[in-house]
Amino acid sequence: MTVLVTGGAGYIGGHMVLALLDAGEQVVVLDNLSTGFRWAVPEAAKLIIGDFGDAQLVDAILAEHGVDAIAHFAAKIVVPESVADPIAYYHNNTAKALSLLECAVRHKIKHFIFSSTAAVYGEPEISPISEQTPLAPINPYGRSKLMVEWMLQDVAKAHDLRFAVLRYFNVAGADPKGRLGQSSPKATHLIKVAVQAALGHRKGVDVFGADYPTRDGSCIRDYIQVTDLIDAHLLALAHLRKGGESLTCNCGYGRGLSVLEVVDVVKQVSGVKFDVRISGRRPGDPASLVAGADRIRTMLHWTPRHDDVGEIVRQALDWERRLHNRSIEADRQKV
Ligand SMILES: NC(=O)c1ccc[n+]([C@@H]2O[C@H](COP(=O)([O-])OP(=O)(O)OC[C@H]3O[C@@H](n4cnc5c(N)ncnc54)[C@H](O)[C@@H]3O)[C@@H](O)[C@H]2O)c1
Ligand SMILES: O=c1ccn([C@@H]2O[C@H](COP(=O)(O)OP(=O)(O)O[C@H]3O[C@H](CO)[C@@H](O)[C@H](O)[C@H]3O)[C@@H](O)[C@H]2O)c(=O)[nH]1
Repeated sequence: MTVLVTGGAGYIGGHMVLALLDAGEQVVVLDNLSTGFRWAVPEAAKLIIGDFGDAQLVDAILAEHGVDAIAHFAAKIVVPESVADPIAYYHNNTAKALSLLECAVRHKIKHFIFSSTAAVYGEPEISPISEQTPLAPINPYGRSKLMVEWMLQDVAKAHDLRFAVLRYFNVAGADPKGRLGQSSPKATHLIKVAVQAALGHRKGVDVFGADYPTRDGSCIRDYIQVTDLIDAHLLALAHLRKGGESLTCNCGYGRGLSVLEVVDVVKQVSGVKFDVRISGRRPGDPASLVAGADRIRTMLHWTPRHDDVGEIVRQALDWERRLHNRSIEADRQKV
């Protein structure tokens, strides 16, 4: 049995590929390398460079590789970009997902794991956020993902396909073995940005708003370590393969950290006192997003192993140093 991983050359999908290979699974990666990297995919996985919206290509992959499960990570993921160019987001994240689902049904794929997001909840007033919290995304990115959740629910009712929708909160950290981490040079995620500041790769950190109704005025998020998140995917896959029902679960630890708290941890762990500037709010940022994480623990018996922000930051720092050395090495080879 083979798992097709779309977006397997990216940050989170790449960790899924590592975990599947570690577990002895056959893996095919489909990625157009728009934000992913060829080097991120180990040779033991088959990398096909192409678009998951290319039905002919997907049909050929499903026919050829004996795929029993699709883990669909590929997407555009930058919220402000989705506001500026909604059509690109609905096209890539929603329309192409419909095409992927059509291929899945045509080839009788039984198991589908989908990377959803806390952005489907919008700006909920309740904390922690359970899966029953009303779905009210406030930007095209969140809506483009929610529509895929709805399509999956309908398709699963009509066809022999079961799904796991995993709604990620803020994903951070890196592979504890140092094989992979967040590599996109344009990443805007807080921990990545703060770690780059600590290493002197950027000038300090702007805190987007210190006037929120939170304990220190900065926004609160639930940061989940990437390997713990991937453990949840492996458990979801095993659950579906055993004949388990379709499920939708939040993926977070159920504890929130403020932006200022995260920045302090990065300073402590790195030993560097980089500049921190309080700037204006970033449009579309909810004050607080903390996962109600009971369902995933009960239904999948998920037990996180890396729920420690100091460890998450150490991993991110370690990976950022490796990335930097890698780019110096690449430049040296060009000379
Ligand atoms: N990073 C987070 O904190 C976070 C939070 C919630 C949800 N998610 C979801 O997790 C998934 C993975 O995110 P990530 O952080 O690894 O992002 P990423 O940009 O590192 O990975 C996305 C991958 O998909 C590929 N891709 C994009 N469009 C494609 C297409 N049309 N055809 C083929 N490949 C395509 C990219 O090249 C890239 O390798 C996304 O679906 C994202 O919405 C991420
Ligand atoms: O330079 C920075 C970067 C971020 N932040 C703040 O840090 C928090 C976290 O921001 P970021 O790391 O950019 O993540 P989010 O905007 O919370 O979004 C992430 O987490 C969401 C789920 O919670 C997912 O839906 C998104 O895909 C994913 O990018 C927010 O309050 C930001 O305003 C700063 O203050 N300065």
